[in-house]
Amino acid sequence: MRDENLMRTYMPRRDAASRSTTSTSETQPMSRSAAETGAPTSGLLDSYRVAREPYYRAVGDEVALYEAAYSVRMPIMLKGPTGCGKTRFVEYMAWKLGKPLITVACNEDMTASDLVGRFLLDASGTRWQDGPLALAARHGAICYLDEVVEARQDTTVVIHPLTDARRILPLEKKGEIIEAHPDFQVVISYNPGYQSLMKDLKQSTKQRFGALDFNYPEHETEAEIVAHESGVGVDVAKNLVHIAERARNLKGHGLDEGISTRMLIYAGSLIAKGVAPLAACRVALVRPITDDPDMRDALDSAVTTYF
Ligand SMILES: Nc1ncnc2c1ncn2[C@@H]1O[C@H](COP(=O)(O)OP(=O)(O)OP(=O)(O)O)[C@@H](O)[C@H]1O
Repeated sequence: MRDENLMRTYMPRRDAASRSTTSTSETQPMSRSAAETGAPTSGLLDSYRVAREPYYRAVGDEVALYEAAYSVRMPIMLKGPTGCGKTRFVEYMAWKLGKPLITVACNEDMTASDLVGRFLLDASGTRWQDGPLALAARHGAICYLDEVVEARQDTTVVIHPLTDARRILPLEKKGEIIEAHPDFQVVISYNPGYQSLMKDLKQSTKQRFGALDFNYPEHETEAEIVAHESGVGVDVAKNLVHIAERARNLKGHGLDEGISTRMLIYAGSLIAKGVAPLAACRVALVRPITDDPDMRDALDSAVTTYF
């Protein structure tokens, strides 16, 4: 599963002989290119298809809501803390809907060209290379912008014309306007806990999206997920979830974030490999989230309560 995920994360094809250039950035007359209505998604995106059904344990009505949103091509924002299942959900939905999924891990160095595309110089001259957003819009994929708030606001605004009624992407450097393929949709993830006044999405961005709230699942469901993903028995998984619940109560009282479902799966995977539960929990749950000695002691004692 992990290798397949990596493959679906957008990797620009930039060989050694190619380098990006902005020399063609003079304004050019814009031509419009439209995807044929109802056209099947291009074979170009085959490597972005989710080959096998991802394991996803629904926790509410999120699957039906997403399907309804996709049917009207509403851009969707998945809101929730790190490691609670947002990425797994979008992978599952892409598989269920039979659409390719292009994932972009956003960061503050990302430019609009990284999303839209750029001219490259190689031995045979100058050629245009679509960025992940242009690729998805042109050929009809779901484009998942993970942690979009990490990108600068001047980068984020390139999604605006694609996420309102226009559904177009102007490629200014190329002089082309892509009219989005009928299957195209934008999905972004957003962790409300990380936001500050300095780093947040503009209202004009937020108001282009419908939002689905995610959180850590309730006890039994989370234990079921941890057991399934890590290979430990449900009783061990339940104990791991108890420890996480203790830690989550400390959020804002010395911990910035609680222990995520992902961390519980790491701990469970170590235990399933034969690591003693105490050591596994220290490595996978306690040490990564805090350096504060008192907090470590508090969490270690929560671990010893259950193992
Ligand atoms: N409802 C669920 N069904 C199945 N697996 C889940 C579910 N929720 C969480 N998981 C498991 O937890 C792991 C972490 O979830 P995921 O990577 O989707 O988190 P995320 O919310 O996208 O985190 P981040 O914001 O850091 O990208 C997944 O790899 C999966 O194993």
